[in-house]
Amino acid sequence: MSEPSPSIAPYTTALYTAAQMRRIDACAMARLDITGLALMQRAAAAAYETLRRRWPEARRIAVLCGPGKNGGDGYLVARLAREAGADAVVLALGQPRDADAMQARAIWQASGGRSVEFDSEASLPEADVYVDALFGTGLARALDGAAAAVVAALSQTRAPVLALDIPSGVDADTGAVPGVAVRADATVSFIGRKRGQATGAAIDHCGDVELAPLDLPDAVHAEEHAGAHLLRIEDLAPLVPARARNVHKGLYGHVLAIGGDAGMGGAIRLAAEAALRCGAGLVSVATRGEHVAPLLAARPELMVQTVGGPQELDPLLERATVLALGPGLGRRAWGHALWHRALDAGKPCVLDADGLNLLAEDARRFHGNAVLTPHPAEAARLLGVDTRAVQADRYSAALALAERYGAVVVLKGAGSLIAAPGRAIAVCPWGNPGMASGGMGDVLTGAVAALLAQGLAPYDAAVLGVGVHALAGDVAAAHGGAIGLVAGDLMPHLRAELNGLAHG
Ligand SMILES: NC(=O)C1=CN([C@@H]2O[C@H](COP(=O)(O)OP(=O)(O)OC[C@H]3O[C@@H](n4cnc5c(N)ncnc54)[C@H](O)[C@@H]3O)[C@@H](O)[C@H]2O)[C@@H](O)CC1
Ligand SMILES: [K+]
Repeated sequence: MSEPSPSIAPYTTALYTAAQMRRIDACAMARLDITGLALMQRAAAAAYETLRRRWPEARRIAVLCGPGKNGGDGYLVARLAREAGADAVVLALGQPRDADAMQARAIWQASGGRSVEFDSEASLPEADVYVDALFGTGLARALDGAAAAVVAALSQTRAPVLALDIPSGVDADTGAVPGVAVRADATVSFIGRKRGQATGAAIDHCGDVELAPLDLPDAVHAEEHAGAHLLRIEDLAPLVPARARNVHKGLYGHVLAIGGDAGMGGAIRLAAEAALRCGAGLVSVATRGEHVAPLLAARPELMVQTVGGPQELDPLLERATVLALGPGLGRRAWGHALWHRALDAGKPCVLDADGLNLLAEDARRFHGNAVLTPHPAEAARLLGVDTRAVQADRYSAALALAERYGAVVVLKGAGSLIAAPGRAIAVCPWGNPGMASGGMGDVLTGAVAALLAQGLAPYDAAVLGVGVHALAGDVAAAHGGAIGLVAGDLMPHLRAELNGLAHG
C-alpha cells in the first residue's frame, strides 16, 4: 500500500557537515575555475541582498569579523554596505589569518573602510543591524576570551543580527552550542545548508535560515551524499495512504494501544484518539478497568477492554495489526508483563515512554520491527549515556540508536530527527515550543501507529507521523498561541493536515 520513500532530497534541503562543505567549495573552485575570493564576493553579495531586503531602512551597519573566511565574507559585506552609502564599520576580532580573508580586508581598506579592533572592555558601537562574521564552519572549539566577550556584548544590544553562514559559536555539524553563541534574527547559509542549523540548541540561535546557492550548478553537490536532509511538504504528500472509494475499515489496519496503568488513563486515550484521527480502520485499547468507561464516553469509536494480565491480552494481540506500546504503560508489574507479552507477539509496534524505559532495561525480546520515539532523556537511557551527550550530537545519537536496535528511531525535540540503519536522517523543520507539553508524545505514538497500520513502511510512517504531528501543532498554535497549547488541541488538525497533504 505504501508509496516509495522520499526520493533523495534536492541539494536545497540537503544538510551538510563542515567537511562536506569544504569539499563542495573546493569542487566548485576547481571545476568552475572560480577563486576563493570570487566565491567570497558572491557570498557577501547574497548576504547584503538579504540584509537590505529584511532591513531596508538600516543606515548604521556594524560587521563583526573573525580571522577566517567567515570574517572575509564580513569585510566584503561591509564594503557593499559602504558603497551603497550606509555608515558601515568593521569590528575585527584579531587579524585575518586566511589568505582570501586578507584580500577581502585589503579590498575593504582600499575602499576607505574603517576597522576597529574589538576591545573586551568597550561596548559595541550603536548600529541598526549587526552582521555576525566571526566564525562559520571553521569553529574548532567553544568560544572563550575575546570571542566570548564580543558575543556577550552583542547579546546586550537591541538591534537585529544577521549571521553569515551559521551563528558564531554554533557547531556546524551538530547544532550544539558548547559555550556562548550569537543569537541571530536570520542566517544566510552559503552554498548549502548545514546540519548544525536544523536541530537542538541551534534552533534558538539561527533565526530564519535562508539558503544562498551562490549561482553554482547542481553538479557541484552531486558527489556529496549529504546523509541528512530537511523534510519538505513534497516529501510527505506521496506517503499519505491513498483511499479508493470501494473500501471498508478492514483495509486500514487495527491499532492496539496497550497502557493506562492506574493514574495514567489520559496518555492511552490521547494515543488511541490520535490513531483514529490519522486514519486507522479500527483502534482497540487494552487498559485498566477504571479507564474503560471514561474512554468509551469520550470516544465511542474506540474498542476498550479491561486487561488484568498478559493472558487477557492474547486475543487482542491476535486481532491487532500494529501495537502502540508505552503511553501510560508504567513500569510496575502490570505494565512490565504486558510489554513482554506484546513484544513476543512480534507485530510491528511503536515504542514510546515506558515502552522505551523497559527496553533500556531488557532488549532480549526486541525484534526490531518497530519505530522508537524517544525524547533526549529516553534516548540517553537507551544508549547508556547522559542527556547532555545526546544533545551534543543529536544526529550521531539517533543513528547510533537506530543501529543498536535495528529499528527506526524518532529523536524528539526541536528539529526532530528520523533515523534508520543505512538511511539518510530526515529532520523535521516544523513544530513549536507549545508542543513541549504533556501528552504530545502520546499523540505522536498514535499517529505513527495508525500510519503503520495503513501499510506504510516504518521509516515512512515515522516521517509522515512526525511531519503531520508538527504541522498540526503549528496550526493549533496559530489559533491562540503556543503558550497553553495542549495535546488534545492537535486532534482535529491531524485529520485536516493528513487530508490536506492527500489532496495537495
Ligand atoms: N571557498 C570557501 O571555502 C568559502 C567559504 N566561505 C566562508 O568560509 C567559512 C569557513 O571559513 P574558515 O574555514 O576559514 O573558518 P572560520 O572563518 O569559521 O574560522 C576559522 C578561524 O577561526 C579560528 N577559530 C576557530 N574556532 C575558534 C574559537 N573557538 N576561538 C577562536 N578562534 C577560533 C581558526 O583558528 C581559524 O583561524 C564559511 O563558514 C563561510 O562563511 C564563503 O566565503 C564561501 C566560500
Ligand atoms: K557567523
